[in-house]
Amino acid sequence: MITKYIPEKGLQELKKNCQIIMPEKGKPFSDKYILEIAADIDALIAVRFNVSSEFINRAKNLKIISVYGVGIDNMDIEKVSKNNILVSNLPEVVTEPTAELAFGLMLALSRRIVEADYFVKNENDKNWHPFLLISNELYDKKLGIIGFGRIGQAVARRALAFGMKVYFYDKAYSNNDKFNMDVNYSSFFDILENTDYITLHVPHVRSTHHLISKNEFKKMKNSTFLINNSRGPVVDQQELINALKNKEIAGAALDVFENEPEVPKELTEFKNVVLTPHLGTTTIETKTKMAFEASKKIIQFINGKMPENIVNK
Ligand SMILES: NC(=O)C1=CN([C@@H]2O[C@H](COP(=O)(O)OP(=O)(O)OC[C@H]3O[C@@H](n4cnc5c(N)ncnc54)[C@H](O)[C@@H]3O)[C@@H](O)[C@H]2O)C=CC1
Ligand SMILES: O=C(O)C(=O)COP(=O)(O)O
Repeated sequence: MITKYIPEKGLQELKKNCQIIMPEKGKPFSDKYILEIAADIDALIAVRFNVSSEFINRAKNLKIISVYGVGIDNMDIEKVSKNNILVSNLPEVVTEPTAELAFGLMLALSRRIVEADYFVKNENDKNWHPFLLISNELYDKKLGIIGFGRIGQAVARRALAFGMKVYFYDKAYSNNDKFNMDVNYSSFFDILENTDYITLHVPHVRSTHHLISKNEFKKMKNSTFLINNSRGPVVDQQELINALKNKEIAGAALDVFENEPEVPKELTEFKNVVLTPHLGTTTIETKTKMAFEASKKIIQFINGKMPENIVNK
C-alpha cells in the first residue's frame, strides 16, 4: 500500500512486481480505511503517514515500511522493530531541494520578498522612496547552522556562494573535524548569541524536542532571523510567538509546525514571518525520484536482497 498518491512515473517497476493499493490523485484514503485493510498489506510506502501502534498491531503481514522521506519521527521505531518490520528511508534524494527551500526562506525573510509581492499587488500608493521595504543583506552576515548533516551542509554550500560566513553546531562533530569548505565549528551557545541567521537541520528526537525555547530566544540578538525546515517540535512554537511579540528576534521563516497541518493564527499575523506548508521536497523532480527510490527498497526486498537505507537493521 502507498498511503497517499505519489507520481506514478516512479512506480513503473513496482507495478511489475506487486499489486499496488494507492489512492487516486486528490482522493486520499481515510485513516479508517487504512486501518481496515492493514492486515492485508505486505509492504508499505509511508507517505507523511503516522504509523500508529494500532496500525502495527493490525498489520500482521507487514514486512517492510519504506518511508517516503528521510525523517522517521512518525513511528515508534522500537515497536516496529519488535514486530520484525524493516524500515527504510530516503536520505539522499531529499537533501538538495530541502536545502534550497531553507535558503529560499532565508532570502525571502531577509529581503522581505513576500511583503514586497503583497505591496506591488495590493497597495495603491506605489511611490518609491529610499527606505521603501528596506531590508537586510545576506552578504557578509553570519549564518549559524544547527545540525550539520546532509541538509545542513547543503545549506552551507549555498550560503558560502552568497558570501556569508558559516558557523555550525552538531553534536556529532568537534573542532577537529575537517570539511571540504570554509565553515567554522561553534558551540550551540555561540551560534545563539553571535549569528545573524540561524537555520535548524536536526532530526526530531528526544534531545532536539524544543531545542529552541524561551532561554535560547533570550540569548539571540534582536536582529537575528530564525529559519526552521527540520521538524516543528524542534522549536517551542509558543515561545517563538512570545519572542516575536517581544521583538527578541527580527523574524522567522518556517516550513514546519508543532501540530501540522495546523498553524496558530497568531503566527500568521506577523509581517516578519514567512510560512510554507512543509514543502521541502515538493518539486516535481524530487517527488518523482522519491517514488522511484521508495519503490526500489520494496523491489529489493521482494528479490531477497537487504534493501538500501535500512534504519533498524
Ligand atoms: N521540511 C522538509 O520538507 C524536510 C525536512 N527534513 C528534516 O530535516 C532533518 C535533517 O535531515 P538530514 O540533514 O538528512 O539528516 P542528517 O542525519 O544527515 O543530519 C542531521 C544532523 O543533526 C545532528 N544532530 C542530531 N541531534 C542533534 C542535537 N541534539 N544537537 C545537534 N545536532 C544534532 C546529527 O548529528 C546529524 O549530523 C530530517 O530529520 C527531517 O526531519 C528533511 C527533509 C525534508
Ligand atoms: O524527508 C522528510 O523527512 C520530509 O519531511 C519530506 O517528506 P514529505 O514531504 O513528507 O514527503
